[in-house]
Amino acid sequence: MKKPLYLALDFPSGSDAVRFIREHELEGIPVKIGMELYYKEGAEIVKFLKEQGHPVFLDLKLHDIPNTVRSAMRNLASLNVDVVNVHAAGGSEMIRAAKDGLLEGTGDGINPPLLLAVTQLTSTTERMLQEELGISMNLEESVVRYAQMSYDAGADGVVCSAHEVRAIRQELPDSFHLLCPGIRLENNSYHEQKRVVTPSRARELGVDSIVVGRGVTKAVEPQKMYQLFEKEWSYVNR
Ligand SMILES: O=C(O)c1cc(=O)[nH]c(=O)n1[C@@H]1O[C@H](COP(=O)(O)O)[C@@H](O)[C@H]1O
Repeated sequence: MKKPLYLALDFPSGSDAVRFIREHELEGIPVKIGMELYYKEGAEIVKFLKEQGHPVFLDLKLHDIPNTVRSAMRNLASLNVDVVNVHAAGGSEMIRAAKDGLLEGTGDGINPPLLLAVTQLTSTTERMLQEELGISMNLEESVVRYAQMSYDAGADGVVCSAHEVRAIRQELPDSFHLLCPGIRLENNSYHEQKRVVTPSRARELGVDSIVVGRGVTKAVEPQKMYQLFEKEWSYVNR
């Protein structure tokens, strides 16, 4: 089965996002709707892109008390999106509540969205983790611990950097979904991302799905760049 590459539609408005998709002939590809687009357009853009046949990862990174997350997830599940996420830092009770909300909000005969927990953001460094957040573990240990806790609480997978995939795989079954942002081609700008790999490296490491944003959306030739990312991501296991 083809592993998804989600294009991060980090655009200021729905019309910008839809124009970009049409202009570069990216109709039907897997997309990620994050906070920027969702907070502008709400559920309408999600429904629209689903109707157009796009698999949708709705990346709102919920992090609140369990009861609030459960109710929010109930509503998000009714949008029939394919993937949703929470911050693992919200703890096991919150993750269980998220799962319950998704099951409650999913219609009969439909699969609930995949529930992923964000471990440590790909923009986080070990120095930030230890000096700013006061976590004494190293980055990898902290990611593996969050992944283990998320698994035990019923998450279907985690969002992590590909740098931590090996360590997570040593502890958890292969069926646990590992989605990785922070993907760049050789020589691409990192922007503010710190823990970055190429698509082919991600694939070799056993990543299940990747997210690519500015490497495509800010490129001079977006369609060509999308194809390059896709080719490198799909190539290795053929
Ligand atoms: O949950 C995410 O998607 C996410 C988690 C994370 O740790 N790092 C991260 O970059 N992301 C998202 O992935 C996308 C990466 O975008 P680019 O850096 O432009 O490729 C952005 O939309 C981020 O919000």
